[in-house]
Amino acid sequence: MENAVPEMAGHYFSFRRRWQSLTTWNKTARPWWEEQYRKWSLSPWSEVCAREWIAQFREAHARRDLLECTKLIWKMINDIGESRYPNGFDPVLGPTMHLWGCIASLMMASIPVMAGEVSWKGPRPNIWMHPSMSAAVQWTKPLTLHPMVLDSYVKSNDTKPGPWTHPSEGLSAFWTRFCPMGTAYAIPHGWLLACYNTFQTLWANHHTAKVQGQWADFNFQIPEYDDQWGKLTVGTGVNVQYYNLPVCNWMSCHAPTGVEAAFYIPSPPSSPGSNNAAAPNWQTQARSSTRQFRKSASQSRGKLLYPLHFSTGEVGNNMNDEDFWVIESDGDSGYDIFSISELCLQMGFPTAEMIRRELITLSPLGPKLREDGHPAADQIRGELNQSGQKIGKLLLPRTVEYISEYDGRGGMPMWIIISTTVYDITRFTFGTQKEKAQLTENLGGRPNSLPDDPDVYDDLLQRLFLFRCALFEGRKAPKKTMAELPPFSPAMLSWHDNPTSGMYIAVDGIIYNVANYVDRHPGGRDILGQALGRAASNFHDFHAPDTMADYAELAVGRLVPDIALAQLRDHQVAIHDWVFDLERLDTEDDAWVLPVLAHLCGKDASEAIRNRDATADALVHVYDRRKEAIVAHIAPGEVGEIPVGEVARHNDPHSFHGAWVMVDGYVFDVTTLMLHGSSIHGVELPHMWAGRELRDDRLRKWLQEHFPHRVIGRVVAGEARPEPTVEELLTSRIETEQDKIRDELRRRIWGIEKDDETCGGRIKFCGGRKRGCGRGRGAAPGWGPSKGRKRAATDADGGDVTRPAVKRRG
Ligand code: HEM
Repeated sequence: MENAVPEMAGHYFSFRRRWQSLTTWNKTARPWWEEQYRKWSLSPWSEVCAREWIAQFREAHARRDLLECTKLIWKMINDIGESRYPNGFDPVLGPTMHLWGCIASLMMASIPVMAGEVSWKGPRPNIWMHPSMSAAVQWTKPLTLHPMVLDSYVKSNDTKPGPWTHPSEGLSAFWTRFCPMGTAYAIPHGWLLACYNTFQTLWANHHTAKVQGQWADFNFQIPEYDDQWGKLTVGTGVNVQYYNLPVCNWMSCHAPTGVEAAFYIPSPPSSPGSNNAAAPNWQTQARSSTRQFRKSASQSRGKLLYPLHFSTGEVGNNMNDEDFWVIESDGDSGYDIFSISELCLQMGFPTAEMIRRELITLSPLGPKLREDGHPAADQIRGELNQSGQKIGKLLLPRTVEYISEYDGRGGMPMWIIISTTVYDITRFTFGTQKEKAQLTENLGGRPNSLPDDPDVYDDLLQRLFLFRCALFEGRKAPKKTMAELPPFSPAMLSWHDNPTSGMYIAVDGIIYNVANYVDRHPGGRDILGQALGRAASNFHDFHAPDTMADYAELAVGRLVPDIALAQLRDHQVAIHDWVFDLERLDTEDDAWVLPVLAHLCGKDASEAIRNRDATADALVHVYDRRKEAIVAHIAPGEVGEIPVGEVARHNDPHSFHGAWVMVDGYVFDVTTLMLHGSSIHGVELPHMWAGRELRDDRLRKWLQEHFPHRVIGRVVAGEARPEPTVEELLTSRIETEQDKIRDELRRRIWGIEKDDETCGGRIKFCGGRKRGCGRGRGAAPGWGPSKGRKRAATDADGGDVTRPAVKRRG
């Protein structure tokens, strides 16, 4: 295997040799090296072994080598956790330990769900040691592999005891660890972002696949070493200042700078144990608050002590026949908002269409009256300045530097940032002393801690709504080249149509995350809501051809089409449902791959990648490192059949099963539509329909027209299959997996082939490498063949243990 971590290729060893050899050590260079070394050694990059394991995991994952993956996960959790960081609360090293825990959870969520325990005694594989430890240490502790979820780990983290039965539980465990890291610990930003990206991919995978026992993509990229990651001064103790600014308060439902607003919801939805019902529905809240305050504003115009503020997106929502809002410079540095519909009606412009065409120019901040001497526009402006009723003021985007000056000192107002909104709390009436302490903790920036209880948090935001004064202009994410953008299939994209999973829109094949943009969209925020989760085909009807050139930092992926296997071209090869175009490979670096893969061109190579030969190496190389060569996705086959009893079970959008409805013989998964429908898509899908035939004609039409991708099967008569129990999982496909692991372990450790050494139907093992009956001594308990259990004939990533009746593939 190629060494993904340069240190393993010898650079690091030579570095250490130089470090130790004082005679050759250049005295002038040494202080510099010392500082650099210390900084590096406190960072996650210094855990060379962990980095190597991550790299190895990626390779094993591409091969679908479950045994190897499980072992590596085990190492990530146990070896790293216990041996390196005896005290997890160590302020400097503790955070890194948490990071490994997070990455291990992601790894677990990317392999098929398994349960049960496999143990073996023997020398542990030689692991690469941390510089602080002796490389010669031999590990003799018994190694207990708990495939998939490593019971003890889960228990110790208070997530859910027992083996996991769905990959989203892995994500949930990840989340529990990950969220506090931004606030409590200092982790270099690159690592957090890598975790976040992988989480996003896994989440999308588990939405589309929705099947246990399947592999999901693991795209974790070890970030490049960032020597600016921490500033270090050693004085009386260790005083470390970290660059972890963009990851504050994720736990408190805050969209951090440059990171998706999917994080408004603190734990992944639909995962057991997470309280989705209580998650703040920020859009509904914002809309109802807007309505409420517009009403109160119209009742008490001129009497308001405090001007109402609206975002560009909210102004843009009001460009219709009933009400047409415009922004006008207030002569200072801000903008006032006026409604011009009545004036326009009097002047002979009755429709929004006419107003838009004749009187308005659309600026990035919102609709403005023309400024080129148009007589009607000038007349309206004059009227507005003389007697126009102001609706409110415009929320302007402000940078963190700008906001930091409003810290309440020297008579300055007190501003705080919550998610993407800035509030002026100078005149805010605090509910409690605790609330006051929380909000004023970090004036001129983000409050450090906000209520964890979603109800309390919602209530706080409602009360703060009146005090909105600006939008927080987050740091722009770096622009990515087309090759760096991860591929999305249409199905993966379609699930990103809500704040829970992400608010994505594809324009010209590029997928943009508009979560932080909806409030700034000059065309209004509602119209973006209608285009979420799909390609905006009518985008060019409203925009100049080069509009998106200014929004490259919003790009999060590229859309690739679904094709059938039969459509593969001669220079394409399909691996795990992704179609790679071999013509896009690098002619120099990948030259060796082409001849090796020649015989697989135009074919599905998913099986061949499991072998341990040159073909598999080439496939792993392509799958793992050449994602930019992906040009298509293999379309899921005909939807399968779902018994009506099974549909009935999916009757609550907040539950683990989610919400399905039946329409004209087809089953639609409407979980997120029920959760966010009214706020995002403008149509409310009442919960009462969950698990039933949808009998409302308007809603039926709406679903069929706009959400055909949410069809997951055809309805047939029949009862729901009983929920599989852990025992059942163990006795079916899962057992096959475990048997494979056991067989492989036997082969590797004792050199025993499957059918060897049977004594009266039971397999016995010797402790050492020598073959023999081994009756008694060294026998590994519990390793005999299963007692009368049936072995399912499914393959490694085949069967669907939750919904066997639903076949995604034809
Ligand atoms: C994907 C991110 C999007 C961005 C960055 C974006 C940006 C903009 C900008 C800058 C404008 C101002 C007009 C201009 O300069 O051309 C605008 C207007 C508008 N946008 Fe978007 N837009 C996006 C998506 C969409 C989508 C998906 C739709 C709906 C299909 C849409 C509908 C509109 C409408 C109706 C207007 C007003 C056009 C007019 O009245 O002339 N936008 N948008």
